[in-house]
Amino acid sequence: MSDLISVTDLRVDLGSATILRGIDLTVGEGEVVALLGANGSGKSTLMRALLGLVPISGGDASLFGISVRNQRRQVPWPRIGYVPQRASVGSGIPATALEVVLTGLLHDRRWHVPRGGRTRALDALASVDLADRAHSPLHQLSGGQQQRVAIARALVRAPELLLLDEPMAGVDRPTQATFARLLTTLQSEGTTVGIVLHELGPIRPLIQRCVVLRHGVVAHDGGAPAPAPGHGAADHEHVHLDHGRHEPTDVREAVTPRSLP
Ligand SMILES: Nc1ncnc2c1ncn2[C@@H]1O[C@H](COP(=O)(O)OP(=O)(O)OP(=O)(O)O)[C@@H](O)[C@H]1O
Repeated sequence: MSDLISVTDLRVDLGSATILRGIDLTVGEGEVVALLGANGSGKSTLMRALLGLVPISGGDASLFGISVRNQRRQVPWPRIGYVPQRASVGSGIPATALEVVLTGLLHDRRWHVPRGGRTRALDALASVDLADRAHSPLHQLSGGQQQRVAIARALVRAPELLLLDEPMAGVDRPTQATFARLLTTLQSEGTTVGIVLHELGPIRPLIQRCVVLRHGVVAHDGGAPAPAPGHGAADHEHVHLDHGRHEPTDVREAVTPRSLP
């Protein structure tokens, strides 16, 4: 299994603050990895640094074996799907869900939708249970539905690496279940997935590996922490690292303790 992501002693400074430091991380082909941590621990910054979207101050990060530290233009976007945090696909723009998903097939070297693109876009919308809204204007979709359109836009290029920043934030349980099914499919197809999460929720069984950030350093890299005793019920599913068998006690605050509604 080759490494799709390789990070060595990574440091990111933003303004006068050091946001990430000493990050060592590898993610192999086909792995599904959750990136957990409290608000402000640096999860989004790490994802953005990997994609060349924030400057790297020290160490290195490579995608598909290519360093992105000094070569931001080397980020192989056609092989990557990325859904940023609170992705709004632009409720103000006069476009349908299908048209937005089609933009996922464009990149700096391709300005035209390829042959078969429309079918692929409809399939991507179907995979997030939005086939029936393909022709809906975005402004008629809810925030959660727009989030799913953003995921479909990332999926339409059949990425080898899919990076999702809090895809389940603010979405209801049926949507979470849809996302869990989607992840199962991606996993069986061998897609490498990195997901920023606050709670494992319904995708807990699919996550073999959790990387937990705390104050900009990796506090844990290993199995998913077990739910705290009495906290595994369907209406109360957040992780408590101090109850996880693999967890050192100093990471107990690393995951925001927040119940699902
Ligand atoms: N452009 C920026 N300039 C300065 N500081 C920044 C910038 N972007 C983020 N930060 C700071 O970096 C820290 C980490 O932010 P980041 O968004 O990576 O955290 P996070 O773990 O993703 O948090 P959340 O769970 O709230 O999304 C925060 O303290 C934030 O204020």
